[in-house]
Amino acid sequence: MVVLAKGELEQIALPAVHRAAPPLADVPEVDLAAAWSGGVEGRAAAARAVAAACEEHGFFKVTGHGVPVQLLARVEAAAAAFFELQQREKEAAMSVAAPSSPFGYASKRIGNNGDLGWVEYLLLGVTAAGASTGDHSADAPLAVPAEEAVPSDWRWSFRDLLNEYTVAVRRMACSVLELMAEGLGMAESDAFARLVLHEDSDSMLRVNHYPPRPEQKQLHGGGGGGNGRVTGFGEHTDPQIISVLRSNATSGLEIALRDGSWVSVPPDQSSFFVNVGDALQVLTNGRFRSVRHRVMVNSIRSRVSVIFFGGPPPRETLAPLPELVGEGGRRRYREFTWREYKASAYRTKLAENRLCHFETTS
Ligand SMILES: O=C(O)CCC(=O)C(=O)O
Ligand SMILES: [Fe+2]
Repeated sequence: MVVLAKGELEQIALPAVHRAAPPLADVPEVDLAAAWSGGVEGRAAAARAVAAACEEHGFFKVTGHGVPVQLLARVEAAAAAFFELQQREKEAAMSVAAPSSPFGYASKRIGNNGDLGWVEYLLLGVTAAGASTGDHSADAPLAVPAEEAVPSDWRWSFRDLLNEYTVAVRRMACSVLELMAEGLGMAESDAFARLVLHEDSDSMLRVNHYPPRPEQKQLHGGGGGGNGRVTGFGEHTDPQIISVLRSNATSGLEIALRDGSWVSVPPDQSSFFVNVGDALQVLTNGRFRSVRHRVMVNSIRSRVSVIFFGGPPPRETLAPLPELVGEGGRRRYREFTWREYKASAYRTKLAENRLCHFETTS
């Protein structure tokens, strides 16, 4: 177990795992620039590569994405500056009015069902309408602050920066979703993207900060010695349609392969990583795989990651798309609304298989 350093607001014991880090992943790569400017053949090849990666891993790396590197660097620096604030300043700056709201700043506790990690984070609701207008009064794209502990202009500029980032990443995510549809040979290439572009799309932005791995002497359990690895973010699948992740150059992200073994994803700060989420697994009738992943902390450097989660509108009915079930094919999931799925998922622990409640039996 890890006992948090003195001075932390909460003393929470975290499990330390004394197991070697898994081997490095061979992550499929897709160059979006080739899809955009490579002509019909370049686009078809990129679409095939995206679909193959989603079927095999539910995970791939995107290069040639067109999001300016300066924007990535500015977001990383602003996030690092935010997490350097005093604990109470972070809590006050990003606290939200409703205590039951999942949004705002939190530390070590992930969700409401007892999951703990060596992580602090900001979780922000972003709407297509709100983020694209840049209007502060718009449908609360980011969290509403409760107190003036941090100068408000600082907070607004951080928020504006995250809005700018969200707009750019959502656009890129939708290009990727179009390639997915094309790779599956669907009649309408916006079959997935339209859900994330919808003005009521339930999308989120999460900014995670994993402080350096705790001192060896603070690690207990697992027989002492060894290279204690601490869970930063426990294993899970992302519930939404698509997640687009960008991190600094610190490792930690691991994904599960089809055979259940884990591999470690080499960080690449100039690229994005795409995860297929549960909702996309349903829409594709299980052809695309919602990838299990986790973050293990074993570095003397902090990891900062920013993840855009593209979700459908709450009222949207999700079910395998008939085109992907085929005539006489079996629908692997029953119909449900995104609201229903989220309510069910938020009652479970991170690691649980949340989709099994929605599987058909016959
Ligand atoms: O922080 C990371 O690198 C991944 C975290 C994650 O999987 C999540 O926030 O859903
Ligand atoms: Fe995740």
